Amino acid sequence: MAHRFPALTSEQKKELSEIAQRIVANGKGILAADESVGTMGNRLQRIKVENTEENRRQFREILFTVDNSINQSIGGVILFHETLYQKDSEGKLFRNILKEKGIVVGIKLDQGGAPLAGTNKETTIQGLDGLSERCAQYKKDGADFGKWRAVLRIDNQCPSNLAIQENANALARYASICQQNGLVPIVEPEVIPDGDHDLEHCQYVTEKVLAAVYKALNDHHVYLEGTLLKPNMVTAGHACTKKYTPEQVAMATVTALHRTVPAAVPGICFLSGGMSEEDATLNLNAINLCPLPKPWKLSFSYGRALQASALAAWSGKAANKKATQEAFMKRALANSQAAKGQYVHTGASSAASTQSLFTACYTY
Ligand SMILES: O=P(O)(O)OC[C@@]1(O)O[C@H](CO)[C@@H](O)[C@@H]1O
Repeated sequence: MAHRFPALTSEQKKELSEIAQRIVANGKGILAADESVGTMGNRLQRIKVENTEENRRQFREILFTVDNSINQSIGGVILFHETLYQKDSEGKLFRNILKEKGIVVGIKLDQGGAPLAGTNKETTIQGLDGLSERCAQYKKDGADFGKWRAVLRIDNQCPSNLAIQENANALARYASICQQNGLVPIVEPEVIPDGDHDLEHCQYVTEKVLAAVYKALNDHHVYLEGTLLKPNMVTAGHACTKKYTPEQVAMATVTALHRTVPAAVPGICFLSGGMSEEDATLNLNAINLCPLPKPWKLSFSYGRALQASALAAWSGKAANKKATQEAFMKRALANSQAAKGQYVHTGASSAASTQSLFTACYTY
């Protein structure tokens, strides 16, 4: 029997599923350029550039004004509030520059962690109060999808059942509110890579987390065809001494997804989680070659793994614009090939592309 109180009209569903499919069509993925002011400050500090609004704007202008052919690899860009309202040096809104390239504009909606008392320093994510009004305004201002990142950690007694349930419920509530306002929710339950656990343990935890998330999404009547999932790949902890091949990572990752993510979800766009640019690409390629059923598009929504060599090439100097755009384009293209299982690594890797981008307890 059909549900008596439908959450969405058929027109709303059509719009949501079309947006979601556009973002991940033909090997496209997402540029996660939604670093908050603080997170961007950490990135800029590494290249010895001051964290001012103008410097953040300048770097993002260089990324967004890259050649139009970027639209073959990037289907969506996630922005932070500040960036949604910023303009290029000629006075054109970034969001219009992206839209003219055929790229879907997204917005970060979560507002940071809050402690869950009585747990081993676990958190839930804030931002549900007033979320519907914020979504309605962002939709008017050109956004078509949202992002909410929940953070789960593997440690002694972690993640607790409380943290899993609480974050799953917040993600589902956020997803429902997004859809009511015409935004496709990107659902991001990140199991962060801190710790010395092995691949098998990460797979076990990732399956528990994803199973809870899809139960909550169902409880909240979220229309799965109009969502995208942004999970961690299943990897060993950063401090694990045993090393695994991309094929082992791929098998563990696709197994976990196959057991927990319904086929109605159109796309799964992985976060890069501190992997080097090259590892993030090689793992995504192996995931797409993994010989298990894969009913969803398997693509990327990388922050660090799409921007590290571009940031290093820029180093805060306008004269480095061309080199910055080339570095960004190179990673975007490589990841788009990997999203089709067609990436072949050729030539020498730059130092920036093989450097680990891990930040301990990346919870902000
Ligand atoms: O792990 P990555 O690929 O660098 O970034 C993933 C991400 O969700 O985490 C960041 C912090 O919230 C966001 O800027 C970004 O969207």
